[in-house]
Amino acid sequence: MIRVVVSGIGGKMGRMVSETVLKQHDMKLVGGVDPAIAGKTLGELFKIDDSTPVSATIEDLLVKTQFDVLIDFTRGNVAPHTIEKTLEYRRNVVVGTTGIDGKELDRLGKMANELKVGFFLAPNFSLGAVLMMEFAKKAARYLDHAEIIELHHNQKADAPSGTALRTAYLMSENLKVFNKDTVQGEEKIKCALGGEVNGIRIHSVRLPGFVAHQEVLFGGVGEILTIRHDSLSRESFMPGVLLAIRKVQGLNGFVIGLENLL
Ligand SMILES: NC(=O)C1=CN([C@@H]2O[C@H](COP(=O)(O)OP(=O)(O)OC[C@H]3O[C@@H](n4cnc5c(N)ncnc54)[C@H](OP(=O)(O)O)[C@@H]3O)[C@@H](O)[C@H]2O)C=CC1
Ligand SMILES: O=C(O)C1=N[C@H](C(=O)O)C[C@H](O)C1
Repeated sequence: MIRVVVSGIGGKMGRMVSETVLKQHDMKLVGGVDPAIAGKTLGELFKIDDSTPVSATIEDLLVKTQFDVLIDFTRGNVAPHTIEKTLEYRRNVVVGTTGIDGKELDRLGKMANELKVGFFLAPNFSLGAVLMMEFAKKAARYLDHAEIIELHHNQKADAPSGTALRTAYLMSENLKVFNKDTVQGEEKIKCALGGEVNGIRIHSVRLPGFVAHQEVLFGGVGEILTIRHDSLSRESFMPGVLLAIRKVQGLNGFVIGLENLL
């Protein structure tokens, strides 16, 4: 039985991940962290018979709870502390949180490698999104003009999305600089042309109604290639999260990207 705890257990992803874990025969939800709902019980949150209270801090959870895997869906400025403390306790970590500072992530990855503790992070747990990124990476070998448009719900904390940044990073593995000969017109409104990663312009849309969507557009001579993915519900992330929970204990270090677990 894999004993699972969830950081951000009261959030949109934390709740759905917890409900999904509760339905698995080989997993047991044994605790969670979320300051705003600390003290509420798992029973109250998920309508089950369980009086375990939600912790206010990761430190409180670590001293009170025996577990095998911590799942983090919080905020980019919160997750690093949780990951560090959990690794110090030699417990496996699965992270979906985006917006984590790159240098922080490198440092935590090295820590996991040195301690030989499983630390898995996926900017996107949906299978379709992973394929979209793989296809975009492949297209980048042949087409050197590209832009990314990502569209999300308006509660999202970070922009651009972790998926957009990961896509740009993977594309850049096949081509160092995009849009070299683009003549950029004057931006009459600041940021109208988007932000840039290795020349790839990224545009973020935030509107109620969206869940998580992305288009990678490649421009060629007289042609456009559009690679699009739509997460229509957060259920799309659940199979990937379950796969990571089942595999993280065998990792002995840091791994990024769901494609590396498939
Ligand atoms: N990798 C993937 O496939 C996916 C990644 N994500 C990412 O997951 C993250 C969470 O997304 P989402 O669930 O929509 O966001 P939510 O805002 O709904 O959830 C985040 C939760 O974390 C809580 N929180 C704040 N501080 C702490 C803390 N110190 N310890 C524990 N919990 C804390 C928040 O509480 P409060 O609201 O009171 O601050 C909130 O309940 C984001 O970074 C998002 O980009 C989302 C979907 C898929
Ligand atoms: O905040 C979200 O909702 C999502 N965040 C991740 C990201 O930043 O890429 C994954 C997915 O896009 C949903």
